[in-house]
Amino acid sequence: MLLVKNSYKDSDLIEEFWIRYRNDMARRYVKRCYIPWLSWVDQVTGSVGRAEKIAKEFDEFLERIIEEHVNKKKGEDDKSNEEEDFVDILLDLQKDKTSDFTLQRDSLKALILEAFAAGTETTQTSLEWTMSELIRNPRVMKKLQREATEIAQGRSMISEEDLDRMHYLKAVIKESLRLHTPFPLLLPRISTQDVKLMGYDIAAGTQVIINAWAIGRDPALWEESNKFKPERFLNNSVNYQVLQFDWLPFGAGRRSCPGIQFSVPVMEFALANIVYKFDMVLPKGIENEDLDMSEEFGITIHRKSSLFVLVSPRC
Ligand code: HEM
Repeated sequence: MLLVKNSYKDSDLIEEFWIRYRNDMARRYVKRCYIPWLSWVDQVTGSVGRAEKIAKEFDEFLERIIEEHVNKKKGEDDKSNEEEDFVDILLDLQKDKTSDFTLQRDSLKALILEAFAAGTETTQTSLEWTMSELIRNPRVMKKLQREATEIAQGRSMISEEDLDRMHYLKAVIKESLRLHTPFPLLLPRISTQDVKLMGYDIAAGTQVIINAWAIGRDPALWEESNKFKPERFLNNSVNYQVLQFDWLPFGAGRRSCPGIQFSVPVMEFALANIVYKFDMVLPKGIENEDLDMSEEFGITIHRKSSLFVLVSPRC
C-alpha cells in the first residue's frame, strides 16, 4: 500500500509539519490535561497560537493532497487503478453508495493525518534502532546476513514471499522493538470499574498510562533485559497476533495498533534487503560498542543523534 505516490513532491514538508505539530500539541496536551489550571501558560508562551497556526497549515496541506487526487481521478478512466494509493482508495470509499456509512471530508483528512502521525515516525524509528543494534552487535549482523544470503539464493533481491522463512530476521526485529519500544507510553486508558492490582487500589474512572518501554526492559520478565539477544525470540510464542502483556510494542486490546500488518512487513522487507545487499561500518575511529545509543524522549523515542554509517556493497 502506498500512502501517497512515492514521487510526492512534498514529502519533506509532511515531515516538517508533523514534527512541529507533534511537538507543540504534545506540550499543550500535557499541560492542559494534567495540570488544567496551568493552561494559561500556553497562551502566554504563544504555544496555543503556534499549535493553531500549524494545525491550519496542516489542514491546507491535506486539502491540497485531496484536491490533487480528486483532479487526477477526473482526468482518468475509472478502470485504471494501477497507480492507486491510500488517498485514492479513501476517495473511492467516499463515492461508494453501497456502504452503510458516509466518509465526510474531515474524516478523510483525519485518516490521512493518522496514517502519517502514527505510521511514519514509528516505523522509521524502529528501523533506525534495529540498524544501530546490528552495528553494535556484529555477531548478530553476520548471522542475519547469512540467513539473508541463504534465502536469496543468488537472486538480486529478497522478496516479500521469502520473509516468512526468515526466522532470525523476525527475531531481530522483535528484540529491537522490545529494547527500543518506539511508542513508550501506550494510549491512556480509563478503568471501567474498581480493581485491585498488585496491591494497588485503582478506582473506576482512573486514567491509566502503561509504560510499555519499562515492561520491555523489566529484569523480572526478561533475562539480561538490557542486552540485545534476538535468540530469545527464536523459540518462544511471542507474536503480533496473540494478546500478551510482557511485550507491548504495539499495545494490546481494542486500542492496539491497527498498523501492525503494514509496518512489520515494511520493516522486515527493508531490513532483509539492506543487510543482504550492504555491509555497514561506523566512521573511522568509532568502535562498534562505543556507538552512542542515547535516547531522545518524546511521544516516540528516537535516537538522540542520527546514525551515520559507511555503506559498501556486499560481494
Ligand atoms: C513500528 C511501527 C509501529 C509501532 C511500534 C506502533 C505502535 C503503536 C502503539 C504502541 C499504539 C498504541 C496502542 C495501545 O495503546 O494499545 C499505536 C496506535 C496506533 N497506531 Fe501504530 N505503531 C506502528 C505503526 C503504525 C502504522 C504503520 C500505522 C498506520 C498506517 C499505525 C496506526 C496507528 C493508529 C491509527 C493507532 C491508534 C489506534 C487507536 O486509537 O485505537 N501505526 N501504535
